[in-house]
Amino acid sequence: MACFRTSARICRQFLFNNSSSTKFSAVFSSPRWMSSGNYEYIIVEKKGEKNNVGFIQLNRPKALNALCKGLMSELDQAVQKFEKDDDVGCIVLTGSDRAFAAGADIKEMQTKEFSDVWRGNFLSEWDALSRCSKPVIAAVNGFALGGGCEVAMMCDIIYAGDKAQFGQPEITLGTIPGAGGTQRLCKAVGKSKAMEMVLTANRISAEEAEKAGLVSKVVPAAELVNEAIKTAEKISSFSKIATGMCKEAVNAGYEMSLKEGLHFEKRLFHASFASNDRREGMTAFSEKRPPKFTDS
Ligand SMILES: C=CC(=O)SCCNC(=O)CCNC(=O)[C@H](O)C(C)(C)COP(=O)(O)OP(=O)(O)OC[C@H]1O[C@@H](n2cnc3c(N)ncnc32)[C@H](O)[C@@H]1OP(=O)(O)O
Repeated sequence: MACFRTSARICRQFLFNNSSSTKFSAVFSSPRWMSSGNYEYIIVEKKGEKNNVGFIQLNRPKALNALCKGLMSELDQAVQKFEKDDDVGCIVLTGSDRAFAAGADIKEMQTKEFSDVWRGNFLSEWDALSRCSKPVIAAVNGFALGGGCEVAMMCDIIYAGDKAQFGQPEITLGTIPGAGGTQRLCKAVGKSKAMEMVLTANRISAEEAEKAGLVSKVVPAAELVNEAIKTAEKISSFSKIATGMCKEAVNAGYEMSLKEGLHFEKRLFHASFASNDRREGMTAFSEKRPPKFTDS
């Protein structure tokens, strides 16, 4: 075991000293991955050089990661676990090369009655990601359809592989999006494009999604996860108080009027002056050294 650790350290050292290898660094950087636990439908690990990125991979390949009840419940548990983990500063959520997720599980929904979904408030339990206070990056390869597209939109940042496809095909099933697919899509791509997508079930490519504003970056599919992890490592290196405030300010501003949003942002900015990390960040700048944030 000692020998393995030493080799891992030397290997890491080599990768970090070699500038052309940066794209490999994020995945090979830590041998201290968390075990995947007792999950059936997802893989849960910690990644990054400092083990500070929460990594969740949807893992129901035969059903193209269709979002069944069990999968969504496990996703909720994993997000809550990372929420409570003081080392984790950012979460990456991904699927497989073929599918991020092909939507809510149609076979599971097929026999449900109106009374079941109404009285059980079906899909209300899906909002774990939206409630997470830590930034979440969706790394989308392949299909992100229906609930899959909605789950990606619940994340704070979407990175897409160049073959990704986004769509809301619920109309073909005689229903409509039920987890934010109309409103979030409308806010992301504008009313006309959203209307076209939900009424025709037409999918948009990663490139179109980037142009329309749904995703922040398109990268070659094979590099997607590493790219997302690198960004997550960067976010995790900052003060968790400040990243939490940023997330809250952007999300609140998105819902509020400009005047309310500006006021809310200013008050959070003022509040950041109560943190040790704000003092440390500014002191470090003045002393020309890297800051040492303590998340306090
Ligand atoms: C919130 C509401 C919703 O999300 S409603 C669901 C919205 N999503 C959809 O309507 C997409 C449904 N899936 C498809 O249209 C296609 O599967 C595809 C275009 C994503 C891929 O087509 P392809 O021909 O490449 O694969 P298969 O259709 O053969 O699929 C493989 C395997 O996965 C099962 N599957 C796919 N999507 C779902 C789903 N949403 N729910 C349950 N199962 C799904 C599909 O049935 C196949 O399994 P098999 O055992 O072979 O039947």
